[in-house]
Amino acid sequence: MSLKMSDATLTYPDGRGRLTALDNVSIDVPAGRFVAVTGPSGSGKSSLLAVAGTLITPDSGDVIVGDVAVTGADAKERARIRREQVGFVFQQDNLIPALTAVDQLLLAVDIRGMRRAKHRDEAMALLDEVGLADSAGRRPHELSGGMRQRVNIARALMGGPSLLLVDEPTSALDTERGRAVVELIARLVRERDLAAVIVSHDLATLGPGLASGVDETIELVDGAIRSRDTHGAAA
Ligand SMILES: Nc1ncnc2c1ncn2[C@@H]1O[C@H](COP(=O)(O)OP(=O)(O)OP(=O)(O)O)[C@@H](O)[C@H]1O
Repeated sequence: MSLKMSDATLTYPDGRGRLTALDNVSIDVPAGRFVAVTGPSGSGKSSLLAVAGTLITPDSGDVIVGDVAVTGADAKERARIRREQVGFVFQQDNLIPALTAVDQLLLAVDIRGMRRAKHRDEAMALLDEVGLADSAGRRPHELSGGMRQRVNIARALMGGPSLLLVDEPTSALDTERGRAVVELIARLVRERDLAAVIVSHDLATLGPGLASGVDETIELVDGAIRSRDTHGAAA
């Protein structure tokens, strides 16, 4: 599964005119590729993720997730793609204070209407994959910021999505812990053959590209792609 965005343009109403949040953006993220999007505040990073994740339909251009042209799909079909194919990790850690780590993951299953018991093994395996097997019974206040973000990542992978979209996962972490989170995502991209896009205004946590496992870094300015860096590897 992959993400392909071609010439996506998105505008928002702005007073009497329109503000261009995305300006002819094209990105190609095949399975197993980890793309980072950076840029200053207001450059369109969150808009790009929202369009990639089928939450917003662009004014023009195409978005293809797997083999489905999302831009031509109706709301029901888009919701299905989102449910089955897309895992989101948001900036805030959105964990529910009263729930243990494993229950945070199972809640995602409840919301998707799947049977809980069947998914306990999957949840435990995912917590193990992100290094939290021993913390499955802990509540958010008993976990560090980095651990909470790992729970978020594990939760996004419940149900086996093929596209992982991550919004500023390191904003509440110091550089070292932030980089560990980026490296973890890179490992999961390889192991699970995910197509992944991470948004970050913080180049330091992305590290020197290849070293942290990022295949390509795209810089957005005023909604348009200003530069692409494949860190010395083939594009
Ligand atoms: N719902 C909305 N309605 C109107 N304008 C919006 C809306 N969402 C975003 N914008 C505007 O679109 C532009 C791009 O916003 P976006 O949130 O995508 O940028 P960003 O790079 O993610 O910013 P940040 O790093 O601050 O989160 C900004 O000028 C923003 O003010």
